[in-house]
Amino acid sequence: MLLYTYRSFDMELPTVSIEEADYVIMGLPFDGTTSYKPGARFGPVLIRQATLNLESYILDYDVDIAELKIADAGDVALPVNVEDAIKVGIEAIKELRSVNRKALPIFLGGEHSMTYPPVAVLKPKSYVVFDAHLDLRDSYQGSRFNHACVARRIHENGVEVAIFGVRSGTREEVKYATENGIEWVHARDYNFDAFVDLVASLSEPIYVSIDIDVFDIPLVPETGTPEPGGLRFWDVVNALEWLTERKNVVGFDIMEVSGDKLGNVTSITAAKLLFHILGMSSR
Ligand SMILES: N=C(N)NCCCCNCCCN
Ligand SMILES: [Mn+2]
Ligand SMILES: [Mn+2]
Repeated sequence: MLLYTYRSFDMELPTVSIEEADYVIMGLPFDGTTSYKPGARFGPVLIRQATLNLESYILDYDVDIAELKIADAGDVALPVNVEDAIKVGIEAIKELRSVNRKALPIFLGGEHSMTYPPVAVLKPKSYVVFDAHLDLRDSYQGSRFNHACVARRIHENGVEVAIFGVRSGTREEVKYATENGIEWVHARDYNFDAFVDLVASLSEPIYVSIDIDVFDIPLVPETGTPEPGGLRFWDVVNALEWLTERKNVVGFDIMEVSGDKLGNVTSITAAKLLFHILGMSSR
């Protein structure tokens, strides 16, 4: 057991120890800067519990993820202040990597501000994010580390940023993207070819973040800042399959899953996505 984490819910999958794992799941339960609907602090537990609904055999890949070496590091005990939470998150992920540097980490949010710690530790060259929002605000509701600012903080650290599924942002965010060469694709213009055209030239390694609100609202009614007109489930899975087949991906996260009811729709969507990420990454 790691110093910084606690057990919140044990998945049915036969998990192995962190030391022997090829894949490690870690929860980042935080919603301290959520601006509309709170509840993402329950995301990690909701996602784990929703996995009970799913077959571990992934038809698409002929892979049974119950046969994979998956560890669950538990959830990081995060303080309520976002900058303190980022610091603790960084320490917890550093500790995780000190125990096992080879395993592919998959982080479960928690609001999108908690994508900053994994990226700070893993130091990818590029950040590929699926999101209804640009997340390029310089600050929001009094914090430069608000969930609406995470992509900008990551870009300021010299990471290339590519955003897919966008349909919400401000004029200032669009101006920042244009002036800084940040490529983004509006949800209404999204298609597989547009995705490949954009990511094919990105530097590696790549960190992939899925803000669950990238999907259309019927798939994700329980999320902090829902937006209509989102992507379909297979749009994102097809893109992730392309990435995992051709690029060096150092980590994933699934963020902004929210709610207070076990088995809610959003958590089932997130759990299915988690199983697909594990299955495609094992091929
Ligand atoms: N990245 C995000 N999730 N951004 C959410 C911003 C919420 C915009 N509220 C607008 C309020 C205007 N009165
Ligand atoms: Mn986001
Ligand atoms: Mn979003």
